[in-house]
Amino acid sequence: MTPAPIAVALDAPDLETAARWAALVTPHVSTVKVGLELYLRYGPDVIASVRGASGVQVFLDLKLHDIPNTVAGAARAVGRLRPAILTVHAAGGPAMIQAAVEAAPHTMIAAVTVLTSLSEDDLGRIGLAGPADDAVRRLAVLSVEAGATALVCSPNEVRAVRAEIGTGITLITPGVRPTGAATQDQMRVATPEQALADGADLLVIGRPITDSPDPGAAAAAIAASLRRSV
Ligand SMILES: O=c1ccn([C@@H]2O[C@H](COP(=O)(O)O)[C@@H](O)[C@H]2O)c(=O)[nH]1
Repeated sequence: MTPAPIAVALDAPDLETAARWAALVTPHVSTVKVGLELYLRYGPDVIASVRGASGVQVFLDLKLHDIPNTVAGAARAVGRLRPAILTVHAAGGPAMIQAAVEAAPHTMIAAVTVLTSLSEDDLGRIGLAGPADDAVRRLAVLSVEAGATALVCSPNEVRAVRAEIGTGITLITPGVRPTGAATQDQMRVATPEQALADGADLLVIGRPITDSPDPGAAAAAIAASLRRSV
């Protein structure tokens, strides 16, 4: 069976736990995601550990955000590890995004538009007042023009972003919660089925899978529900 278009966020406190989660979910999902918690503790070794024997695609979610020269150096350094996807913050601007794209030619650079943990009230407080859609679409266009081939946004903005940028750009959505699951610190959320129906290419799902007593079964259940929904 084809693995579901899900990136499981391996936000684990230690490498053993992350590797165990990765081994349990990889029969069911296309991708595992390494974020700041694991990478800052273990560095480059973490990639091989979670890739394991399965050779699953690894998404390195470091959300780089600095001046272009510094981001180019960081993207070059981690590009050598050949992650399939690397994130940068779209708010770093077009020169910074372009620098990352050029420095890591074998990795898909995904620009994070507006964090899914931000509500519209939060956006007003950081000077981005207005519907989240507006800021997300603005940052999406800027990122694609700078060379990003993937974008991160909430499932609620997928339709608007797709309408703005057309096909050919990978849309990645965190803020995904199965019906009835706690939203926790995520503010702009939708179900996996809704995110896929609206046109997301890759769904990032962490705690609804990894907090389960059986992460493998939780991933399999979401994958099966996605298959039923298409
Ligand atoms: O806007 C963003 C960008 C990245 N993330 C990351 O996705 C996962 C979500 O985990 P859950 O446990 O499913 O909430 C996490 O690693 C974030 O760093 C995001 O949530 N929003």
